[in-house]
Amino acid sequence: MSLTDSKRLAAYKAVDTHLNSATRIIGIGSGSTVVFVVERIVQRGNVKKNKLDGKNENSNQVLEELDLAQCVFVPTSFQSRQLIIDNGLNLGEIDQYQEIDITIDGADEVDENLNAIKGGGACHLREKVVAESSKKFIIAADYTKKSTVLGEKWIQGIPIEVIPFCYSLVLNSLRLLGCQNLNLRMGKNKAGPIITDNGNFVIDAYFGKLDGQQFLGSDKFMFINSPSEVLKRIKLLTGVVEVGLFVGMAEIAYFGEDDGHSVSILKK
Ligand SMILES: O=C[C@H](O)[C@H](O)[C@H](O)COP(=O)(O)O
Repeated sequence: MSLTDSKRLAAYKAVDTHLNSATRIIGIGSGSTVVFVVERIVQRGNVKKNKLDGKNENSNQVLEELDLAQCVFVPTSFQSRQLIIDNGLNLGEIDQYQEIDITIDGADEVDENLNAIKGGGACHLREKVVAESSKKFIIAADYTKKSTVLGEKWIQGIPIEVIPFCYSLVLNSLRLLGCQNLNLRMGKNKAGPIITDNGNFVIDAYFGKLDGQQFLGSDKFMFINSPSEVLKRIKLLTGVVEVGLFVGMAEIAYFGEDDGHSVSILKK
C-alpha cells in the first residue's frame, strides 16, 4: 500500500469511529494526513449520496450522517484553516472554545504508549493548544510513524518553537542539556529560518542515538524512558515557546498498515 493510501486509511478509520451526529466542535490537525480527515468529514456530510453505508472497513458499522451546518471546525495552522475554508466548513477559532469535542491530527512518530513527536510542519504549538482543549485527542498516521520508543523513526530531532531573539540562548542551553545535534530549521525557497504561524523560529534538537534502543543526552538524560522528563527540561529553558513532544495526550492512534489493514493503539 502506498504511503498516501495508508494515510487515507488511518484518517477515514479515525473519522468513522469517532465522529457521530452528536459531534459539534471538531479540532482539525495539520499535515498531509489531515487532508484525508477533512475529505472523509465532507463525505460523511452526505452519507447516502456518497454511498458510504457498508463501505467502512468494519462492514457492520452504520455510518451516521454528520450535520455539517451544525459543526464548527477549529484549525491548528494556516494550512488546516485553509482546508476548512476550502471545503466550505464552518471555521471557529481556538479562543472561542474552551472545550472541543474531538481533535484528529497526524504525527511524526508515535510510541507504544501513545507519546508522539509532532511539529515536522512547525505547527506543534497550536496543535498542542487544540489537543489540550479537546475531550478526545486522536492520532491518524501512516505505518512509518509507529515505533516502540520515540526517536526510532523520527531522527531529525525534537521540534522546538522558540522566540526569534532567544534562539542563540536556547541553542546553547540545549547543548548544555547534552544535545548532540542542533539545527535552526531553514526555509525552503526562502533565505533564512522558517517562521511559524506564530512568528517564531523552530530548532530541531537531536539527542543522539546510543544504540538501536536508547537515546541518551548527558549520562543521566535518557530519552526513551522519560519523554515527559525531556519535555519538562526543554520547556523550562528561557525562550522556548513549545516542544513537539505530546506526552500522554492521545487517547487512541490509528495507523494505516502496509498490507491495507488499519490498526489502532489505545492509551494504556
Ligand atoms: O507540524 C506538523 C504536524 O505536527 C503534523 O501533524 C505532522 O508533521 C504529521 O504530518 P503528516 O501527516 O504530513 O505526516
